[in-house]
Amino acid sequence: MNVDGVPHRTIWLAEDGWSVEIIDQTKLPHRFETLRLTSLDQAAEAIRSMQVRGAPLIGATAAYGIALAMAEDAGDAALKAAYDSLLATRPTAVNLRWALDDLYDLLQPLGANARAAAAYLRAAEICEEDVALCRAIGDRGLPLIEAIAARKGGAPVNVLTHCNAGWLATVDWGTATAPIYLAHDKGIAVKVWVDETRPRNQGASLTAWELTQHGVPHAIVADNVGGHLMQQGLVDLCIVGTDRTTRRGDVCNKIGTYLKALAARDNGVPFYVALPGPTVDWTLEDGRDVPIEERDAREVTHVTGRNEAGELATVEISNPGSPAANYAFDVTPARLVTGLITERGVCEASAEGLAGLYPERAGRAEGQGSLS
Ligand SMILES: CSC[C@@H](O)[C@@H](O)C(=O)COP(=O)(O)O
Repeated sequence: MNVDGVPHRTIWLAEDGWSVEIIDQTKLPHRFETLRLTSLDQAAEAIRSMQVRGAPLIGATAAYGIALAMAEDAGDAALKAAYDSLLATRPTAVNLRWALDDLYDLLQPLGANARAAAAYLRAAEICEEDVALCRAIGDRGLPLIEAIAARKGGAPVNVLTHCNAGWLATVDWGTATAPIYLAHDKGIAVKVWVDETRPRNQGASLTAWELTQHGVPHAIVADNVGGHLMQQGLVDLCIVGTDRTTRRGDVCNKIGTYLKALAARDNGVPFYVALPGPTVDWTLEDGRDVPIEERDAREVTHVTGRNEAGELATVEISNPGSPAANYAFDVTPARLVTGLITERGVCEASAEGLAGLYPERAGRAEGQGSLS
């Protein structure tokens, strides 16, 4: 995707051939800043502090985190410690465990002197694969938008999305946004309703920023507006991402997704979830078993933005001293999901639907985790 017209990814190997560069997403939309990661600890901190975030990008960063660790010490103990330290950064997005298991299974049988090179190679491959997966999700999802556009005779297709499942959440393209970008590039009129996504406002800050960069018409709405828009016939389609989808199609995604799915069902609005294969947790059936991250209450009680002097400032917005709870994700049961848009096609959100697309995974539901 482009930033001020210049093609960018969210993570890349630096010119020195060993350190890793990322876009610091905590500074967006007000400042576009990149950061250089030179150690395992910095990679772990980038994930923990959400300088990088979004399930696929968390996985890609973790893969490079292992590579950075191996560049320093490629012994067995260091490999295990790197795995454990990265796995502990964020609990919900299963792509983190997927990437770590992938690297661990590859590196563990190798001699220590071969591990660093193999880790860098595999981390780069994971990034390339993510770009291809997301592009394929776009191709698979595009017909859904095209069909609505044909029915509407050229009037804009109104898509509602929640949080940021855009290119900033992946290496490029995004998941939920990939069909939208392809539709826009094809000349189909699209308008995106962007849920602000409290408390961290990934919609208002990140999705709105990247849609602006790509020239896609959109409007930010407060989180509570979606139901009203759907009642008024102003939403043709919802597309969201997911941090972990169980093998029966229960969808864990950013907090508030479930309420949008309920409103969509009540109003007959199709509710699609876009995801790459590594976001399916084949070890879990029931979405209620997904670990839900609880973050610092300060994210609820305070907001950071730009003041009139153009400086970033954090202000308290709630009653001083009142406790706050900050659940970062919720689960939408499969029955509320119209379909899953994957790189292999669109399927029903069900065990049968996912097994039909991923027969090689569904056959061995248990045992995804190498160390977990
Ligand atoms: C393509 S990313 C899908 C999800 O990771 C996304 O919707 C989301 O919930 C991101 O949460 P975040 O807490 O910002 O990492």
